[in-house]
Amino acid sequence: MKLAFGADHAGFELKNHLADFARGLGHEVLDLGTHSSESVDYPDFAEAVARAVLDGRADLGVVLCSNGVGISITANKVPGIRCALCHTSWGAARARQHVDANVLALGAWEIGRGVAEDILRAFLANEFEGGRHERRVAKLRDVERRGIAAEASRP
Ligand SMILES: O=C(CO)[C@H](O)[C@H](O)[C@H](O)COP(=O)(O)O
Repeated sequence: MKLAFGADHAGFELKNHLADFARGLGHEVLDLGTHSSESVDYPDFAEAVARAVLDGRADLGVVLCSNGVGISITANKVPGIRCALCHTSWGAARARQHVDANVLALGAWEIGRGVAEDILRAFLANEFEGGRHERRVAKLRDVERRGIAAEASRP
C-alpha cells in the first residue's frame, strides 16, 4: 500500500519511526513532513496528508501530533476524510472495519513506539466490512454534504 505520513514537531520522531516500520512491512511511504523538531503548525500537515489520500497519491494516511487531537480534527475538516484517533490496536481495527477510516491519527506523546506499531499494523491489516456499516458511512457522508451546503448558503 501507499501511505502518506504527516506530523508536527511533537509527532516528528514517532512519524519517522513509523514510516520506517511501514517500509519494513513492505509499504510505500510518502513523507509529507515535518522534517525536523522545529515548531510547526499541525493543520498544515493534516491537510497535506488528507489531500494526498483524496487525490490518490496515497491509499491511507497517518498523522501525528502530541495528543493526536488537533491533527485529527483538522484532517476531518477535509471532505472525504474519515480520520480516526486511536489509542489501541482494537480501536484501529474497528476504525477500518466499521468506519472505513482512511487516515489514522496518533498521539505521539501519549503512546510508546511498541503500541504505536501495533496500532498501525492493525489499521493496515484490516478492511472495511461493508454491510450495515455502508449505511452508517453513507449517513456520515450525508452529514458532511449538508455541512458543506449550509456553509455555501451562508450569507
Ligand atoms: O497536540 C497538538 C495539538 O492537539 C500539537 O501537537 C501541539 O503540540 C500542541 O498544540 C502544543 O503545541 P506546542 O507549540 O508544542 O506547545
